[in-house]
Amino acid sequence: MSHLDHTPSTPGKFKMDKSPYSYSRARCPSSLAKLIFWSLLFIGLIFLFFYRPPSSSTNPLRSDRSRRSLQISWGGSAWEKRVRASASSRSRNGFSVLVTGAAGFVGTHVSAALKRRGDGVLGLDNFNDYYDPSLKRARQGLLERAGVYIVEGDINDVSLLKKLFEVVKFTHVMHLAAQAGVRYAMENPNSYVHSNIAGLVTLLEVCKDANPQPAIVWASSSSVYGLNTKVPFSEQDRTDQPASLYAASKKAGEEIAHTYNHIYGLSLTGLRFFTVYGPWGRPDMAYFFFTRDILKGKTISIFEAASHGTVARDFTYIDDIVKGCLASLDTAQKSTGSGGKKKGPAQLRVFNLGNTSPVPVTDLVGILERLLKVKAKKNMMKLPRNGDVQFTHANISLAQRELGYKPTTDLQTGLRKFVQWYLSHYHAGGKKADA
Ligand SMILES: O=C(O)[C@H]1O[C@H](OP(=O)(O)OP(=O)(O)OC[C@H]2O[C@@H](n3ccc(=O)[nH]c3=O)[C@H](O)[C@@H]2O)[C@H](O)[C@@H](O)[C@@H]1O
Repeated sequence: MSHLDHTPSTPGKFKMDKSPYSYSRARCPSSLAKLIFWSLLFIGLIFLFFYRPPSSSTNPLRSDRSRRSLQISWGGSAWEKRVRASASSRSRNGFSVLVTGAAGFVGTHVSAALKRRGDGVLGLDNFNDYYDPSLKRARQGLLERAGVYIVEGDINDVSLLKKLFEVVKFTHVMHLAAQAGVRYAMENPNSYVHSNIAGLVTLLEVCKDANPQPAIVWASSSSVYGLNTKVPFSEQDRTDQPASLYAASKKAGEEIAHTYNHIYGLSLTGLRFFTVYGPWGRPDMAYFFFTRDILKGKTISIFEAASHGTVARDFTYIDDIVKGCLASLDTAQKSTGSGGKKKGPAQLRVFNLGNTSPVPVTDLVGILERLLKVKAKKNMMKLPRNGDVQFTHANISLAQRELGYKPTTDLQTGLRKFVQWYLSHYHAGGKKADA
């Protein structure tokens, strides 16, 4: 029996050719036809083996562009010299901080602030294209002028991380690299697993082996409070009902932090950021794309809860968040392990960094309209079931007590600074660039 006799005959999927001609050709092939047939089959199998169809929904790094950016080489004495220079502090007891996600919104501001006060800062960023990478490049330019070098690479790259720890004895890691955004988690769930879970574990593995082990401060999120209804949200509240995979990945991060603290003596501080906004912000966030769309005359969708219920956020200005990050680094105790072994109990903390003053999204739009002097075209719509929660509100008393954290910027003031930046960045001299 020829192998062709086993061909499935599913109707519509594969049509059998029942002609006597093809039947006899299949049963009695000439040796040349046989050779051609087997060669084609062989080539086909090789092609199937090596070819992987591109898929943006399963590929965590999203595109060729982002993958290409990771192929940039590192290493060599000139590179090591640059890494060392960027990471060395001005004073003898200054910090040497590895900032992951340094080309991101919070990463750029924190890196610049650390450098300004004399600490050594080395950035790490994969420059992926979750949002316009040219904004990340512009932030990189800012940091370069301030003396901060950003190494281009991914937190999942173990050999790169090991190399960095070989070249520099980092005292601290400010871990801000993450897949951000609540709603995008339904589009590309794997990117959250790749960055927020696998990436965190890879980084902590390298940190626990480092000698000395650094103290780690990292970005968790207000979204871990999920569907909680008791306000304001306090660190003691339950965090076991996340509303998005993003929130679940940050909650997982908090549990992973507990494990590394418990087993290896790593000092870990998680910061639950509450909707951080400001100049050099993220274009995927509502205040940013509302500004862009209002200026373009495009309709914006404003979410409301059932029965026209208010949707509100505890919007927190970037400068307040930076102060909270620096205070966390300053109060972080040393890790206690060495050579991958715990030597004693180490510090494990979680803080809310919010503004304690929730503002309805409709009010945010009103402020933007006044600042931009343009009336928004609004479409009120029901809060979609895509991971958004109805409100957030931080209790910050723990951060106040332990970090001296005290936010001072209200939404009106913060948005004025954002709009000033936005107009100068995208519309300076009448030039209209796309955000
Ligand atoms: O605080 C946090 O933990 C999170 O804050 C933001 O998430 P979110 O608060 O949802 O911020 P936006 O996406 O800017 O949304 C702000 C508000 O605008 C609303 N919105 C959003 C989009 C839209 O088209 N219309 C609209 O009314 C949202 O429901 C939300 O109430 C960030 O995107 C997350 O990465 C971060 O971790």
